[in-house]
Amino acid sequence: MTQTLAAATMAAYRRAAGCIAVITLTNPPVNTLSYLLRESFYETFRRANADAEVKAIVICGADGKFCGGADIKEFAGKFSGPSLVALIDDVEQSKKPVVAAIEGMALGGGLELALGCHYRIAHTKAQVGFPEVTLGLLPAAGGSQRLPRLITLTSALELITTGRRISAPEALKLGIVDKVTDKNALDMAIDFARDIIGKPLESRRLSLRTTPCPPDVESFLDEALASIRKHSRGAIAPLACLQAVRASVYSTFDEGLKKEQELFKMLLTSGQARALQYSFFAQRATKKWSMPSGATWKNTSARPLRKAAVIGLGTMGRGITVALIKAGIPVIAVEMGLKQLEAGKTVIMSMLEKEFKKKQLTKAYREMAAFTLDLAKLQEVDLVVEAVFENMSLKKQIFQQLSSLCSADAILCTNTSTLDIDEIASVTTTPHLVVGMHFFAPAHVMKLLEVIYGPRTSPTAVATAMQLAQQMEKVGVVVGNCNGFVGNRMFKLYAEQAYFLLEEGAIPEQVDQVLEDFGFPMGIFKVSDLSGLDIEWKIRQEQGLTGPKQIPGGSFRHRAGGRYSPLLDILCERGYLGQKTGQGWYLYEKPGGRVPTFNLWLHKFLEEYRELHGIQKHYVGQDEILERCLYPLINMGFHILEERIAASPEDIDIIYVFGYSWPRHWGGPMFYASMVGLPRVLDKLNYYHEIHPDIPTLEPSSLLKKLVANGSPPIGTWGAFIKEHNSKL
Ligand SMILES: CCC[C@H](O)CC(=O)SCCNC(=O)CCNC(=O)[C@H](O)C(C)(C)COP(=O)([O-])OP(=O)([O-])OC[C@H]1O[C@@H](n2cnc3c(N)ncnc32)[C@H](O)[C@@H]1OP(=O)([O-])[O-]
Repeated sequence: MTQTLAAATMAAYRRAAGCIAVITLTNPPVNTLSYLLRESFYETFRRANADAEVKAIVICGADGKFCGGADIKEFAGKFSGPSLVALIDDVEQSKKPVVAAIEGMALGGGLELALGCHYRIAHTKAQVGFPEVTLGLLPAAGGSQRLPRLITLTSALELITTGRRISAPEALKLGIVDKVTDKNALDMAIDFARDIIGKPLESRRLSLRTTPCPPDVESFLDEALASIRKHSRGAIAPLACLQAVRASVYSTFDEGLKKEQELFKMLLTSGQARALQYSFFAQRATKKWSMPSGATWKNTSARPLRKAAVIGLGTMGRGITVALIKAGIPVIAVEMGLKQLEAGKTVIMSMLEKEFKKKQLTKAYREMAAFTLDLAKLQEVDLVVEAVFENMSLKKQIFQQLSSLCSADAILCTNTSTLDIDEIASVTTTPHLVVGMHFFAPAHVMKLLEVIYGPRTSPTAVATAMQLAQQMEKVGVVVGNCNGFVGNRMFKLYAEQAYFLLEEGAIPEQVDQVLEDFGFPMGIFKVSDLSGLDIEWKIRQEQGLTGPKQIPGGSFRHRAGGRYSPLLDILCERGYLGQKTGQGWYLYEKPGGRVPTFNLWLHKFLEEYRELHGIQKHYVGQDEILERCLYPLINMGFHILEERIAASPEDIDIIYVFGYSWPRHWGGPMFYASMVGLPRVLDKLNYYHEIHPDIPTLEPSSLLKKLVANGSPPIGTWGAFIKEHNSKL
C-alpha cells in the first residue's frame, strides 16, 4: 500500500479509507526535515486539520523511511522557515488523532515528530533514537522534554546522552511506540487511526504529563552527572543533554523547552558540534574513493567474495578470521606449524563462540572456519589476507607461493602496517591484484580498515577490498603506498615527540594526562605499555634504526638524518616490554597486570640518562606537550595530502577517529588544525623547529605554508587547492 512518491521535497497529502489523511514526508534519501519539507508540512497539516471530512491523520515517510531527522547541512547556515518545535506543537495540539507510521527509521527530529503524534506504530525492523549527541547537539524540538515524560527517566537519559539507536521491539518494551508489526506499518496505522476516531486525546499529549521519577531523583541525577563526566572525554553535548533532561524533571514543559533551546544554541555554536558534524559527512565521504588513475567508487565494480583465506594466526590473523566469518564469508585459516595452528584454532573458535552468542546468531559458524597447514587448499578462495610477522622477506616468500597456488584472479591482500605494497606485489605474477588491507587490533572490533593501493594495484582490487570493508561493517579508507601509509606514518611522529619530551624533562604521567585531558582514552605511554614496547622496537629494527641491522653512520641520539630517542630500545633491551612483563613506562602489580602505577625505576633512569647525555632538563608545560605531540603529526598530514597519499583531509581525519581514538569532538587532526587556525600551527612548528633544528619533522610542510599564505581557506576547499597548486608545490 505504501506508494513510491515523486522525488520532490514535500509533505505529500492523500486520503485513505475515506476519512484518514495520510501525510507522507518526502525528501530523499532519508526524508530529512529540511526547510522545504517543514514549509510543505506546515501547509499540508493545516489542510488536513481544516478538512471536515478528515477524522484522523497518519504521518509516514516515503520509500519506507519515516525520517532521518533535521537536515544537518542546515545547521551551518541561517535558520529559516517554520520551526520544528512549532510544527510538532501543532501536531500534538491537533483535535484529530495523529498516528505516526514508522518504517525504516525515526531519528532525531524524526522521532521528535513521532513523539508529538498521539500514537506510534512501528515496523519491526525500524530503528528509533536520538543521535543528536553524536553530532554535538541535543534533541531540540521537544525531544529532551517529551521522552522523559513517556518512559522511565533512566532509559530516557541513557538514550539521549548516548545517542544509542534501538530496534522497534526494544522501543515497544520501553514504551516509546505503541505497536510493532512485521506487516505494513502504514496499513496498520491507517486501521488503527480509524479505530480511535472520537476517543479522548488529553492523556496522549506528552507535554501535559509530568516526568515520572525514581524515589531519590536528585542523587540519581548526580550519579548520572558523575558518570557522564567520567566517560565523555571532554565532550560537552552529553552534559548538556543531561541538563535538558534535568529540566524535564524540575520545570514545566514550556520552561523545559526554553532550557532545551538555550542549550541547543550554546552547543550549535560550539566548535565541538562543527567537528562532529564534519565527522558525520567525512565518514560518508570516504566511501566515495578515487585513485590518481581516475578510477573511482562509481566506475569500478567489486568482485564477489565466496570464500577467503587468512595466513598467519597470531593476534591479527585471529581477529581478521573472526571479522570475515562475522561478515558471512567462510574462511580457510592457514598456519605454518601444527602447534600454531592448534593454538590459533582454539582461540578463534572461542572468539566465534562469544561473538555469535552475544549477537544471538544461530549461523553455523563452526562450518565457516576451516584450519589447515596445506597452502594448496587456497586454490578455491577468491581472496587471501596475509597476516604474518612484519618482515619483508617472509611476506615476499608467502606472496610468491600465493602467486603460484591461488587462482589467477584471486585478490591477494597483505595486512602489513608499514611495508611497501609494491615490493610485496613485485614477486607475484598478478601485481594488479595485490592490495594492502591494514586492520587495527583487535581486528574483529576496530572499525578502521586502511585500503592501500600500490602503483600497480587495479581499481577492481581496491573496490573489492572496500566492498569487503563494508560487509565487515568497517570504515574503509583508500590511501596510497608509503612507509606507514597514513595512520602509522603520522603516529610515528606523535610517539617520537613524546619520547623527546621525556628526554627534555617530562615524565610519562604528565604527557599521558595532557593527552587524556585532550580526549584520548589513553595517553601514548599507556598505549605503548598495553600493546607492548617490543612492537615498535621490532619495527625500528626492521627499519635499520637499531639492533643487529642498524644502518651505520648515526650516533646514539642521532640516526636517519635527525634526532633519535633510544629510550624505548633501552627499556626493551632490559626486558621492560609493558603490561606483559609487568613493567614498561609504568609499573604493574604483576606481568599481565592492567593498572599502571608510578615507576620509580624509570624516573631515576630518566634523570641518569639526561645527566649522562648532558641534556638540560626544562619544565615541560601542558601547551608544549599538546603542541609537540599533535602539531608534528598534523604537519605530516599536510605532507601526506601534498603527496596525494590521502585524497582528502577527511580521509586522514576518519583514519584518526576510527583507528587511533582521536577524540571525535575534535574532528580529527586536520580538522583540529583548521579549528586551532593554520597560522598558529605554522607559527608553533616554526618556533619548535628553531629550538630543535635537529628534528626535521618539525619543519612546516610547504602545503601548510602555502595554505597560510593564501589566507587559510576552509578545510572543505583544501582538495581543490591542492589540485590547483600541486604542480607549484
Ligand atoms: C531543531 C532540530 C532538532 C533535532 O533534534 C536535530 C536533529 O534531528 S539532528 C539529525 C539527527 N539525525 C541523525 O543524526 C541521523 C543521521 N543519519 C543517519 O544516521 C543515517 O544517514 C541513516 C540511518 C538515516 C541512513 O543510513 P544509510 O541508509 O546508511 O545512508 P547514509 O548514512 O549513507 O546517508 C545517505 C545520505 O543521506 C545523508 N544524510 C543522512 N542523514 C542526514 C541528515 N540528518 N541530514 C543531512 N543529510 C543526511 C548522508 O550524508 C548521505 O548523503 P550522501 O550525499 O549520499 O553521502
